[in-house]
Amino acid sequence: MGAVALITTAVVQNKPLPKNMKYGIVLDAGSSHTSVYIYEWPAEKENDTGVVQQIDACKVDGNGISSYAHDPPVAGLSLQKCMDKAREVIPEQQQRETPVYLGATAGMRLLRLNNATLADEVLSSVGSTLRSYPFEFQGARIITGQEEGAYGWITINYLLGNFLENSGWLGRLKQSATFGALDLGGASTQITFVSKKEIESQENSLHFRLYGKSYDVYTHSYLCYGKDQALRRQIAYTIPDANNSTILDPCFNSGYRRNTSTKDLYSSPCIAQQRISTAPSNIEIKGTGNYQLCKQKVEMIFNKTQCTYSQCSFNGIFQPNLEGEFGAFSAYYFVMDFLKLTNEKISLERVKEAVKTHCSRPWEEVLKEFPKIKEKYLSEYCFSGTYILSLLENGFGFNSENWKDISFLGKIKGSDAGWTLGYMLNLTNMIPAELPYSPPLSHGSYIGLMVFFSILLVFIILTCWLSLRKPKCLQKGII
Ligand SMILES: Nc1nc2c(ncn2[C@@H]2O[C@H](COP(=O)(O)OP(=O)(O)OP(=O)(O)O)[C@@H](O)[C@H]2O)c(=O)[nH]1
Ligand SMILES: [Ca+2]
Repeated sequence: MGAVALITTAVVQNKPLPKNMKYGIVLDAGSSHTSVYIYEWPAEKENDTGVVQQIDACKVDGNGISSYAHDPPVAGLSLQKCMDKAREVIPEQQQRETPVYLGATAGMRLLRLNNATLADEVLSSVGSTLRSYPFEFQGARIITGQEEGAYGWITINYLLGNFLENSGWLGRLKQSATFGALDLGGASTQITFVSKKEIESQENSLHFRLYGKSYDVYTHSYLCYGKDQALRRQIAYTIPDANNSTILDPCFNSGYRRNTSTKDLYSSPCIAQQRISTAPSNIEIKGTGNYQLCKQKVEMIFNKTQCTYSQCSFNGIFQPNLEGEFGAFSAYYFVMDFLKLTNEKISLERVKEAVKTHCSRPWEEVLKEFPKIKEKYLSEYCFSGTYILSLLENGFGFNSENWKDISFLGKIKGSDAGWTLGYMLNLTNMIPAELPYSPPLSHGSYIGLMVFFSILLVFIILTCWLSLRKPKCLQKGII
């Protein structure tokens, strides 16, 4: 009876409590659009790595918040639909303690360069909308390029479980096996990876201590090298003079036509040095679909001539040798996924062939095959594929050898790859510098052992009792 009581007590006492979940919301206010991400994690395990998961993502209708510079109040209103959805997803009793963060990236950095007052007005508009919800508003700000790179790196390594693998005594002895992060946005691009070599420029150097292990990380964010801004620059190189308003562009499929106003094209600070005063007010772009010519045009935006460090990527930016594996996300993934080039067994040469083939397809044929894809996306895959190849090869120094080290990632274990998760983990102090204490046995093993020893105890007591009834047993030394 005693043993049964012991077992019952152990099981009842140690029965896992109903999960007490916590929630967090991060708005990624990118240059091209805003997304609202909702994360969830068990309250009692918040310092364990890998427990935070994305449970919902909502794409805000329309363009990024910087596009509302002409009418800042609308920037805030644009978020309402997704924030209403967040209110449905997060249980009511948890809402008051759910933090909401908004981080704006390169689109707002460019707007701030053009007009800091308008950038502030847009931020206060989105801030006042977020404050009107029953969550715990924690601020709306423009994050730095360095933060964007760092948090993207933290996100993918957290989701891949690399920090956990590197923690513990064995992991600490090993060379750190983290993935570098490659993020291609609309207005900026980030490269971040652990480097054993000295990082010669202070602004590119980060040091982290996570779960008991130190990491020296290289990062750089290239403003104006996101794919939308790179496309504008590529177009601006061939703006004709006022007598002619047509551009023959090899980066669009043949038969494709697009009209653009030069005022809009030139509105970006990224084009500042390419403006010509004699430009017509409207231009018509006509695709000619030629990968080689497109590549030549695209490469004009990488300045490889000056470098004051021992080595540079481009534009005089220090970059140590590439090390380890890389996860490439955002537009790297959207584009490579469309072109069916995300399989890591596909060589760089085959990737180039595939982009070349796609560029040479007539627009009409492409449109017929993919009638459901947004025309903006569909029309730009030739340019985007070519740009991605140039950026990775000519810009960052990937080659046929280390191409296999790049994995194109959309989601990792159900959560989107991007900077938002890392940002939230950092701001909620969920990534401890040292290893959190964890009991030596898991809950299941603990219960198992308790049951085992209880049965053993019952067995010994029974044997003893039986042997006491047979004195010979005692003489044989059973007890
Ligand atoms: N093909 C395709 N392109 C997309 C999709 N979503 C976004 N893009 C484009 O991919 C590029 C990068 O998108 P994002 O990563 O969302 O960029 P962003 O966060 O708005 O921009 P940054 O502020 O520079 O980070 C932009 O040119 C988008 O227009 C998609 O689902 N499919
Ligand atoms: Ca982005």
